Amino acid sequence: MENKTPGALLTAMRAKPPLVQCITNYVAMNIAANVVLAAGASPAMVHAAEEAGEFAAIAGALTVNIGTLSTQWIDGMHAAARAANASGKPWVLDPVAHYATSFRRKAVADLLALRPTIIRGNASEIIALAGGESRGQGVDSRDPVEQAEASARLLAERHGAVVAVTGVVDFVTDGAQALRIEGGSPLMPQITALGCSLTCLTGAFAATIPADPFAAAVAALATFAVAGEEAARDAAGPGSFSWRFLDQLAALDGAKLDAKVRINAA
Ligand SMILES: Nc1ncnc2c1ncn2[C@@H]1O[C@H](COP(=O)(O)OP(=O)(O)O)[C@@H](O)[C@H]1O
Ligand SMILES: Cc1ncsc1CCOP(=O)(O)O
Ligand SMILES: [Mg+2]
Repeated sequence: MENKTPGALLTAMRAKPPLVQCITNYVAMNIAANVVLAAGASPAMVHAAEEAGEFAAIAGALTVNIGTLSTQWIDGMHAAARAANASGKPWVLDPVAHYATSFRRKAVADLLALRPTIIRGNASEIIALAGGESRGQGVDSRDPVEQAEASARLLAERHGAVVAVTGVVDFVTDGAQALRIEGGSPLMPQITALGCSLTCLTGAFAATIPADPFAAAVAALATFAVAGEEAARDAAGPGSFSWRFLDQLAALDGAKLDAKVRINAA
């Protein structure tokens, strides 16, 4: 693929909707599936250990989110990540509140050892993942993205992954190149599981352009930034923002995305 702008990738994704296996949490399942559908891809929430590996081999990409974890789910995550690796499919890790308990810390360390293609988290999660002083407690970020940029670069180099940090201004790096994406709305963190949904959408873009996970992550962040900004324009609060966001995602096209997105070198 020659043109890798977010708009070109959105158009390519809609032309050939990829199947995305999302292992996500109970909170996120519905909104994440709707977000992926509105953007033009095909989500499947498949997590049982008995089938997760088999499904990963047929999906275009996998996403793994530790939001509502249990031992059985971890077995499914490992089977899926191994199968994705074995079949050359990209996979995305969302380390939700991984610092909160020893169970989560161990789970995320084991998943990192399976070499995710992309890591997507909020600033508190990315700082802690790199071993820094994070103020995070639960699933919500309590740190600014600027403070997570060095951690993201370090993680990208350490794990050979693309790292996307979200917040007021998003930051993405593969260790060599880095960009900031502006947009979105302060209403976004007021709706639960929107970050989880972004992780699933990142998987959809990674399936569209598996050879360039950096471009895929940028496209997902850009899509959220523009749809979020547009949805906030007439939203009265988080409730109306939520459905307006889905409508904006569905209405977004490649040309509008490239015209509106604000991306800067970092
Ligand atoms: N204050 C904000 N202003 C604009 N966009 C935001 C803001 N906070 C979060 N976002 C956007 O919300 C989405 C989810 O990010 P975030 O809230 O950081 O993830 P999580 O839900 O995992 O904590 C991203 O697209 C991000 O850019
Ligand atoms: C509230 C909550 N509790 C466990 S997972 C989850 C959803 C977190 O979603 P996000 O990380 O997108 O805010
Ligand atoms: Mg999150």
